[in-house]
Amino acid sequence: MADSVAVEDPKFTLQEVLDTFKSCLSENKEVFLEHYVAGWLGLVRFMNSLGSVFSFIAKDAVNKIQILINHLNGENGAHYVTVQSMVKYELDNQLVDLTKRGSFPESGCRTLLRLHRALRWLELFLERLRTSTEESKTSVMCSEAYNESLSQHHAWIIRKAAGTAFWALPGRATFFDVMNVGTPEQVVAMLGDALPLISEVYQVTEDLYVQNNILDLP
Ligand SMILES: CCCCCCCCCCCCC/C=C/[C@@H](O)[C@H](COP(=O)(O)O)NC(=O)CCCCCCCCCCCCCCC
Repeated sequence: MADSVAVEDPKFTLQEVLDTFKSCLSENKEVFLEHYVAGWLGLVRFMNSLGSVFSFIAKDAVNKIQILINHLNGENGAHYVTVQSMVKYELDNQLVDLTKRGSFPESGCRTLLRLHRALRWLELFLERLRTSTEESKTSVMCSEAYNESLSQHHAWIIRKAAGTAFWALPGRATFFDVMNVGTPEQVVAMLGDALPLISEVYQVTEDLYVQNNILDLP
């Protein structure tokens, strides 16, 4: 994988991004970090194509993606092949701040946890999009999904900024166009295929974090 993150790509289609999440899971249900990160990069590209109001969100996501890429490409990269091996390696070697921020502000575990929480938002948002009608408002779907998930982990000021950005989301028709997947019916079908895969990646990660008691990393 390349060392730094390129966020411009004119030939974007959301299908490819969602396919990347498909390749995340190994046969024995481990999550490949390289594909997980690639999936997120695609999502960020998509978000960038929606306009600069979202750039503060994209920037934070890119920072986190970059931290994970650095781990993958670093001298201990072999331990970062899957999320499972990463968690084991970092916990076994005391490389994670467990209760308060300290020596390891860029641990893979705490960094991935932020993206993992955002993946739940994505799951809820895409499910709303999939079952929406022409009259549905993307801003409402987006903020409902956010309030049910990620917002619980955000300070007031971030919630406020996110809420403001949501109002700038394009309407459903434009949103579907930017996805570059085809007709609205094709978008809905694609979402129907992709959602179970995203849910599974989310659930496998969630179970791992529960088992290791690391869902609240600072
Ligand atoms: C398309 C609409 C985009 C809406 C995105 C909804 C998520 C809103 C998140 C607001 C985050 C604000 C930025 C700051 C976050 C950080 O404070 C916070 C905590 O980090 P820290 O513990 O290191 O301090 N960071 C996070 O929670 C990680 C946020 C990562 C957000 C990634 C969002 C990517 C969204 C991709 C959109 C793709 C939509 C595709 C739909 C077909």
